[in-house]
Amino acid sequence: MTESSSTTALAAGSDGNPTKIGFIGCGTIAFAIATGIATQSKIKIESIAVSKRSEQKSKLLAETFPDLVTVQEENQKILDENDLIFLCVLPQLTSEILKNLKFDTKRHTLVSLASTTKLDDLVRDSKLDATRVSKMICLPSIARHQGISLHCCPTKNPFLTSLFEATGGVTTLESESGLEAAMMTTCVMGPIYGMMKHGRDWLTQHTNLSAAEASELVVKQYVGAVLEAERDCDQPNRLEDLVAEQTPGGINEQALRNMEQLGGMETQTKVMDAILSRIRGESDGSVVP
Ligand SMILES: NC(=O)C1=CN([C@@H]2O[C@H](COP(=O)(O)OP(=O)(O)OC[C@H]3O[C@@H](n4cnc5c(N)ncnc54)[C@H](OP(=O)(O)O)[C@@H]3O)[C@@H](O)[C@H]2O)C=CC1
Repeated sequence: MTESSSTTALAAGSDGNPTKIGFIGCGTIAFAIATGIATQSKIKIESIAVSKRSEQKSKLLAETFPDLVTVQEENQKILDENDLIFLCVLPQLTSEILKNLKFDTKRHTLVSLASTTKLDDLVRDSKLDATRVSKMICLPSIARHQGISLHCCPTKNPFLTSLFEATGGVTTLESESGLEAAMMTTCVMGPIYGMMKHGRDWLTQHTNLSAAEASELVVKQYVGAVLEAERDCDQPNRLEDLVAEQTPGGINEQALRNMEQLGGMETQTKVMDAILSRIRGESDGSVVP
């Protein structure tokens, strides 16, 4: 899925496809992406090399996928022996790490997970051509091929699109500011979990259900609603249709209307605007009540 156009997927293993993959940094997100890539079967990958850091995670990856994953001590060795490099370190470290590495400008493709590091800085510090540098955002659920990755700004990189499709799906953004706005979707967990907990607490006050029973009830109702919404979710009017199919005059229709009348949607907009401004480095993300 792209902002405006679709790309054609190249067959795996086509000439020039970077099927030797290296990870600089092997923390939470590198572990998840490496697991997602190692367990997908659509794209043939020759090898995956991960940084020894963090040792517990890199060791586990090598033990789990002994035919595919090796552990390297040095970042430069990861570059020297691989073509597609995922940079999975904290944003404040990207510049220093990249400046100390020597990329092959004809061979390497760099994908950075450091969300707040700008593309221009990645290009400057890696000395790679801008067409070889992109940013990706995903959640740890990529390990199970769940969720959807965000990717920008590919100068048409069908291989990366195919790889990310194979690990759960990808939305391709054609501008860095579009990527920043789309990142809003990666922070739905906090509000949803908070609403579930609030619903659970309300339920235990109004019923004889235990906290465990109320938790299960609330979470499973959310799961049912979300799975229903997932069906045909690539259709442009799916959300309008879901809202419209609530029984006229029924309690779901009324609950939504009440939410709107009490300013729930304005609150949601304010929250999204504030988070976007934090993502863009324009504020600390707080809202003024
Ligand atoms: N966690 C998530 O869900 C997501 C994270 N991201 C982004 O991905 C990046 C990594 O996040 P996350 O995986 O959570 O962070 P972690 O802290 O789990 O991982 C960071 C990794 O970087 C390693 N590291 C530190 N310094 C170096 C170095 N000089 N050379 C090589 N490796 C080094 C650390 O090793 P050691 O432990 O040995 O210090 C660790 O393995 C961040 O920029 C984050 O914003 C993006 C999307 C989602």
